[in-house]
Formats: sequence, C-alpha cells, structure tokens
Amino acid sequence: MTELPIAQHPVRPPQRRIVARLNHLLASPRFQALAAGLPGLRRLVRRDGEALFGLVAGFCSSQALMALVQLRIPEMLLDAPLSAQALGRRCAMPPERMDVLLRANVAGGLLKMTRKGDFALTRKGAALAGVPGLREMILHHDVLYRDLADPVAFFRGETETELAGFWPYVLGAGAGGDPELAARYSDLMTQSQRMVAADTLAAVDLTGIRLLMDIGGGSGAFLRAACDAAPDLRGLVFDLPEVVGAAGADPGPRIRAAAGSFTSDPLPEGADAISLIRVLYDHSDQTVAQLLAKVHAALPPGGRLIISEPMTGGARPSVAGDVYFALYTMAMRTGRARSADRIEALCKTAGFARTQRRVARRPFVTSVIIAEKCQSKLTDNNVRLN
Ligand SMILES: C[S@@+](CC[C@H](N)C(=O)[O-])C[C@H]1O[C@@H](n2cnc3c(N)ncnc32)[C@H](O)[C@@H]1O
Repeated sequence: MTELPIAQHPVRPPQRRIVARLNHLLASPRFQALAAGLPGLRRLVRRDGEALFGLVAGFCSSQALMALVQLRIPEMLLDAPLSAQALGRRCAMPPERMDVLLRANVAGGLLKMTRKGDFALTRKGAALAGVPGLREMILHHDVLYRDLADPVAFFRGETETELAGFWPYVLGAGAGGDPELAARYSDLMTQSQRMVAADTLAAVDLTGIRLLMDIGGGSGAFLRAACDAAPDLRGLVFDLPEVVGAAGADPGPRIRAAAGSFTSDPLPEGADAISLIRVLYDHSDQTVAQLLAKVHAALPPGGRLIISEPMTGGARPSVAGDVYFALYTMAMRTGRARSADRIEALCKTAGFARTQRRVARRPFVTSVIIAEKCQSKLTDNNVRLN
C-alpha cells in the first residue's frame, strides 16, 4: 500500500489554525483520557466513543443480521420465544455459538431476552420478518459485501464488481437476455416496490391523469397500485423486452405493456403523465439527461413527470442516501445516487418548467420529485416551486 503524504498547510488563516488545534487536541490520547474522567465532558466523550465504535463494529452487526435472516430465525420466533438450544437444534448450530449470534442481534435491537433466558423478537425484529422484500434485499447483499472487501480499490474504481453482473439489464437492452435472471431481478424489485409505491402514491396526486406511462416499470407493480388508488386511471408499462416478456408477466387490468429501450427506441405516445420509479439512479448523467429530454418531448403541455427513488442528502449526507445507495449504485458501475437538487437541475436542463419536491414518508425507501411541462408551447422560465 502506498503511504500518502500528510497534507501540509504552510500558511493557515487564524480560523483554520484554531480548528486545526482543536482537532489535534481531540485526537490526543492524553486529552481523551483526561476528558473521560471530567464530569462535564464524560458523557460527551462516551457518546462520541460509542458512535465511533458503532461504525467500527458495523460490519459485524451486518453479518450477524445476515446470518439471522439466512437461518430464518425471525420467522421461527414469530409465534413464541425460543431458547438458544432450541434454535441451535433447528439451525444445525452448536447452542453456545447460536447464543453468540442471538446476543449480537439483541445488541442490534432485533431480539430481546425474556426473563427465562429465551430469545424473542423486538418490534424491529418482527418488522424484519414482515416487511416485503427486506429479507431478499438483505440476502443479496452478500454480493455487495464481497465488492467492498478492498474498500480503497473499490473507491478508486479498481474493483471488478460482482454487483455490475447481478443487474445486467442496466447495461442496456439485450444485455444478458437471460429470462431466468430477469425474473429473479423483477421479483426482488416487485417485493420492495410495494413500499416504494405506497410512499410515492402518498406523496402524489393523480387527479386528472388518464394515462400514466411507467418507464422502467418492471412487472407493473407501481401501476397496479396507482390504478387501485385512482379508479379512472389507465397504465402503460414501458420496459426492456426481456422484462416485459418475462414468464408469467401480466401487468393487470387497465394496464398495457410496451417493450423497448428508452436509450434506443422512441417512447410510446399518448400518456399525459410519466413516472420513473427507481430508474434514474441506475444510469449515468448523460443517459439520464437524454431520457429526461425524451420524456419531456413525449408529454403534452402541462404533463407531469413523477420521479421517485432514494436520493442522497445533498448538503446533509444521510446514511440511506450517502452510505447505502451511493455505494450500491457505485458498485453497479452504471449509475449514481443523486440529491434532489441534482435531479431538479437535470429536469430543468431537459426543459421542464417547474419542479416540486414532495415530502416522503420514509426517505430511506424513496423520495419524490414532480416535474411539470409548461402549459403553453412557449419556452418556460424554469420556475421552482417549493
Ligand atoms: C431498478 S429497476 C426499477 C423497476 C421498478 N420501476 C421498481 O421500482 O421496482 C429499473 C428498471 O428499469 C428498466 N430499464 C433499464 N434500462 C432500461 C432501458 N434502457 N429501457 C427501458 N427500461 C429499462 C429495468 O428493466 C428495470 O425494470
């Protein structure tokens, strides 16, 4: 590993000197030891230390969670608490090792211990067993975990990531062309789509929309939920041929499907609103700019574009957006998680008159932006509504 030189700052303005001194003081083991004993600072030092240790140990917690999920322990505990011995027997694991696994998940807040010493689900643990798609999402993280094994190489872009192969569809129409893989991906997406659809529809008013085209709509789960919410709505799924034609694909009543690639084919006509649900973050800025321009051209005056996907926190980085989704999309190697500001800017460059952010219920599930095409055919002034 190459040793990098520590940055040198020959001349620092006074404010920076103060910040630098403070940083050096906080980094000094002597100060840390002293502060840990001082009544005023003790709590602060302990809180910082615990937070730091949480980050240091985070990968162990994630793997303890993975084992819990792989072994289906949350499902086994749904009806009643069980002992480490009983769970060990069911999972072919020595009881003392099972005890370590269970305790790690007690520390993680998913399990709790009963007075008898058995293990039971906490509220979060029960949710883990019930949230659609969460189990599948955790299980496929073994791929991302391997991709992150050499983090410096990963961040430098030197890793041949496995995740890029897991989602071959993002490489463009025709890539992969494997119906079994397409069905597996659609299944994982459909599971989590229910939550994304619910949160998107809670943030969006579909009144007045007659035909909603969901580009990259997969198996049509979002449109089914949208049609349930708006009885007069019809839907059109536009997705790659191997997704639209996957075995058993049936988007449902009032929904048609059209096969094609938004990178190389024209978009179907006639929709008065278009949705892009978890599509933009799979693609480069260039592809997104071209797609948004196509969407803008396909909409009638006043037509709306609904964008829903997890976003980064912009000036306030978040764990969901800037740790999980940013690294995930980086491992996919074709796209990136973007902030709401960035997506709005791309919409405006594509010609949209107005953009509006909608408060999403759970930003770790999705965030929503509505972009509106100008009512008249004249060029608009790019107004932002907030
Ligand atoms: C992350 S999935 C999201 C699926 C669905 N919207 C959801 O939220 O569950 C991205 C979708 O975009 C589709 N897609 C990717 N590239 C495409 C392209 N060039 N043309 C049309 N659809 C594409 C994929 O097949 C996939 O269904």
